[in-house]
Amino acid sequence: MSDAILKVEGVIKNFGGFRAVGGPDGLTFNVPRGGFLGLIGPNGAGKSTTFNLVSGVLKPSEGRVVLEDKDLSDCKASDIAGLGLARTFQTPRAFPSLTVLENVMVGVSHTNEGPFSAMLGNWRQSDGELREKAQAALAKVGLHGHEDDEVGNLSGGELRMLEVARQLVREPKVFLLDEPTAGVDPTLQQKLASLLADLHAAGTTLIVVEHNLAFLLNLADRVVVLQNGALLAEGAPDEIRRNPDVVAAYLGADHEA
Ligand SMILES: Nc1ncnc2c1ncn2[C@@H]1O[C@H](COP(=O)(O)OP(=O)(O)OP(=O)(O)O)[C@@H](O)[C@H]1O
Repeated sequence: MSDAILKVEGVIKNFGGFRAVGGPDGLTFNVPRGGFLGLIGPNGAGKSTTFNLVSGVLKPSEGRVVLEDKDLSDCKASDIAGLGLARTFQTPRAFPSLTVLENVMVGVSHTNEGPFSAMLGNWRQSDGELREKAQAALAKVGLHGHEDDEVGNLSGGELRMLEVARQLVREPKVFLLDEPTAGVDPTLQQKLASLLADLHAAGTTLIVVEHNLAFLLNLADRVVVLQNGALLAEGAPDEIRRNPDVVAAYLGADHEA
């Protein structure tokens, strides 16, 4: 595919003697620019490991990841972030000593000044533009009104949305979200669905790992299914819903996604 913004080419990841990603031939798939890819599969299929390989948290044992024609093999995670790729983690992370708003402001300012500088209050307090962007990002994830809250007072679902806002404020070209609806209440899930649809409409490339298939398959335009680290199926959501291999391995005969 010529207009692929991201290419995963024959990637294998071994942990000791265990192959977590790649299967016999290596994992290969492309993500078109502006596409919305759902990455699904049973527990332990290799979804989070694939995210770690794409975002540079882990290096492939074999194969390579290419972002906008740049081979990421020699790039650190921070370099890849600088190229416009953002991700959330399955377990949300936040700076406990900063307010909700400050946590989002750090999402942008840390690339220049370091989170420790931010924690000491040394960032440009006068940077009204950054503050406004952070406030807008919080509103988009349904956390308007929580700006001055301590992070410790947020629910698990709100913490997950805070992490989305922290990455959103960086205006990524490619945005990876790892199980964004886990522990999130229906109201915030609705906000998240609108946000993802808006980002998709605006041309952001999205890759989302999710066990909530009803949520994901309504939003994604393409789906990659992993099983035991290998590609089991790839196609449009409707094809995936009907694919007998996917139904047998993951969805189950009475699925409602
Ligand atoms: N650092 C590691 N060392 C050893 N094995 C690992 C490591 N990280 C992941 N694994 C193993 O690799 C396999 C894939 O794990 P991964 O977390 O990528 O799966 P997943 O599809 O994201 O699962 P889940 O849906 O449960 O989050 C699992 O068997 C896991 O135990």
